[in-house]
Amino acid sequence: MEVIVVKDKFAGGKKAAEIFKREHDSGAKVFGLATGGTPETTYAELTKSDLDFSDDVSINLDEYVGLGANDEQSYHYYMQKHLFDEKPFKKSYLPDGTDLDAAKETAHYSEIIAQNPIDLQLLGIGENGHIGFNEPGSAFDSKTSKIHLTDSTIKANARYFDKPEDVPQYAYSMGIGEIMNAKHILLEAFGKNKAEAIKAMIEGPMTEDVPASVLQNHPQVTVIVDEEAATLLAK
Ligand SMILES: O=P(O)(O)OC[C@H]1O[C@](O)(CO)[C@@H](O)[C@@H]1O
Repeated sequence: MEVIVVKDKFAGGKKAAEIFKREHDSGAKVFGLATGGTPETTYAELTKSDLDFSDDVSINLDEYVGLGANDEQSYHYYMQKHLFDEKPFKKSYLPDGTDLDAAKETAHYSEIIAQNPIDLQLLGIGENGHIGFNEPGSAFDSKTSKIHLTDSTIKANARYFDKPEDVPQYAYSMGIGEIMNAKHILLEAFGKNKAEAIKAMIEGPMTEDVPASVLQNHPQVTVIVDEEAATLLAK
């Protein structure tokens, strides 16, 4: 695991965009994408760059169950606004939050992931160590599933909604086993509220209680953290 400490999220976004460019130049064709506050500076850099994804495929990690693409809180809407409007891909996949048949939608999404092996997977990390929406206790070999969000995640994501009660309770998320199949994983974390999760991910035991700790077992992981998220790491 390579850990790169940067000054702040803006320097982190620049570093991550450099890694996207390097992978793209080396022939990467399938990009796994994330949402949330963390990747916003990365998408801002990619948007300004000369990278052209029009021959590539993107596969997002997750979507809230019940939200459609026109809903401003949906991850479809987020991706359109932060990246795809400026940098369209040949094909972009996200789970369909409006399909309430969970067995059908999750099997379909797993099939898409199996058919499009991910070259570079961008990840954030939850304050409780989740990756994608795979909450503590998720199996390390899990496939796409419908996840019941924890109170901690609902609280953390409530900032995007008018009231905490509006945050959906469920999401469809790519599974940990599917994330681990990506060739190269790039995880970003910015801010002091991520410091404990980052310490547990890098220095703690590998345990399903901290989903991100599974990355200790992946052959190519790059972690970009700002100084605040790195504060608890051993020097
Ligand atoms: O970047 P944020 O907003 O802190 O969220 C952390 C993680 O939790 C999620 O919101 C849930 O998947 C991710 O999109 C993100 O990587």
